[in-house]
Amino acid sequence: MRRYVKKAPPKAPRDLSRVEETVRKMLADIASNRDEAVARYARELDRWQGKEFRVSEDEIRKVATNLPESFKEDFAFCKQQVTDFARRQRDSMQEFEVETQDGIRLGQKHIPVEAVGCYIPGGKYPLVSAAIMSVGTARVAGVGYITACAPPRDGVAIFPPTLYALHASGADEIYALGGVQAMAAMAHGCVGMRPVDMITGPGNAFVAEAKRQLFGVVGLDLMAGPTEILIIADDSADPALIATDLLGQAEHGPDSPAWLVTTSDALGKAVLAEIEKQLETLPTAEVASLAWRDHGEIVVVDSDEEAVSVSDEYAPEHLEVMTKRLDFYLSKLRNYGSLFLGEECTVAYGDKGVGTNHTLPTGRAARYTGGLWAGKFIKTVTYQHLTPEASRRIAPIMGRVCHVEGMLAHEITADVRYRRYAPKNA
Ligand SMILES: NC(=O)c1ccc[n+]([C@@H]2O[C@H](COP(=O)([O-])OP(=O)(O)OC[C@H]3O[C@@H](n4cnc5c(N)ncnc54)[C@H](O)[C@@H]3O)[C@@H](O)[C@H]2O)c1
Ligand SMILES: [Zn+2]
Repeated sequence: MRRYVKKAPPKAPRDLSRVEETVRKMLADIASNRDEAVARYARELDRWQGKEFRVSEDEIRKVATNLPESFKEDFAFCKQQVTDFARRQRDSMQEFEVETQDGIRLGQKHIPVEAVGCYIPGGKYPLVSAAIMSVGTARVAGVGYITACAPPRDGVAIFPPTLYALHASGADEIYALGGVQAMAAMAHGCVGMRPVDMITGPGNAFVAEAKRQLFGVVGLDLMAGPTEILIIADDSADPALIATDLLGQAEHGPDSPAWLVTTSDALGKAVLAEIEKQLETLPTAEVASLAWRDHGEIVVVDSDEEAVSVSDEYAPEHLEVMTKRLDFYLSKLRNYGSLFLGEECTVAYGDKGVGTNHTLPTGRAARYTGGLWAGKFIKTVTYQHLTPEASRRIAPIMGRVCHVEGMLAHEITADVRYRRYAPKNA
């Protein structure tokens, strides 16, 4: 039976419908008024004062010259790790052709999406790492053309390290544009962009909702909204380290949940006390304390099995396990975006560049999808090829199924093949 050392207050459904409504109006406005509406929202929401949204080659060169070498080296390390792992994942996708029966050849092929729009969040923190995660991965997947958008920080330009990261990750065009207006511009091809086939990247509640509503106009990677962390811990874990890791993610934004599921009541209480203590000195406590107050939870359970089932119900984006039984959890857990086994690793490693992708499912989307990877940019398609003998052999079966369904024109397409491929000497 689960017990709560701390439970999050119930969320107001009003807030969600307000986001939905705001985004719906903005998308309709942009679909009909295009560039004018995009520019208007950029001015209103991001204090845009620039002329061209598209960042010029000149600006990119200037930024690259001015950034310190140490940053470029750190960036190169992260990019190497993420793209190496992405390449291994891509190579794990197999094309094949199989002869399932005499003369029936069926095959699977992989074709990258042609044009992709990558969103790099930057409202609260300019996420440098998100450039590698989206653009770098799309490049590894073989995407033909990559448009990237990141919000202008000061109303004029993209945060220089993010701009550098976008260029170095392989973006073909970069625009200083944020939020809903960026998602819509990429989908519809506004302000000089080429309309993309798919939009990708994490973002706040407005960005995630814009993606959801644009689905159909374009394809999506996954629902990657406000960050979440869940930690499963037993009495062997260090309460101070757990508190640090929970707050480490709560700093993302006031809507970022942090949950602890533990088999130890004493540990649960110790973590609660630690969080309050650490919030007193945490530099970003202003945001993290709101997130913890409104979305933080500490759940005590009776067994490791119950910890697994509670965690699977929450289906967290990030899941850290700090228990004596790491292998048990690795084999039993089913719903999560990315798993961090043991206290030696932490979500920040995954966020910034240990190698696994940081764009991950939130809002319980981990029940049905994993995170961003090369495969999200690659279409698995199929083909078939039959000999005349095989075609004649299966034509009557296919024809009868058509007939049962009342699809008579379908049936004729099978019948004509049956006659067409009759043996010549018959
Ligand atoms: N799930 C993941 O994989 C993942 C990874 C990294 C970051 N994140 C999340 O990304 C988010 C980044 O959020 P952010 O806000 O810092 O940056 P953001 O770039 O996602 O959003 C900033 C934009 O929001 C728009 N906006 C702000 N207020 C608005 C309003 N009232 N109406 C309409 N539009 C509005 C503005 O246009 C602005 O450009 C965080 O919530 C973080 O948790 C998720
Ligand atoms: Zn994070």
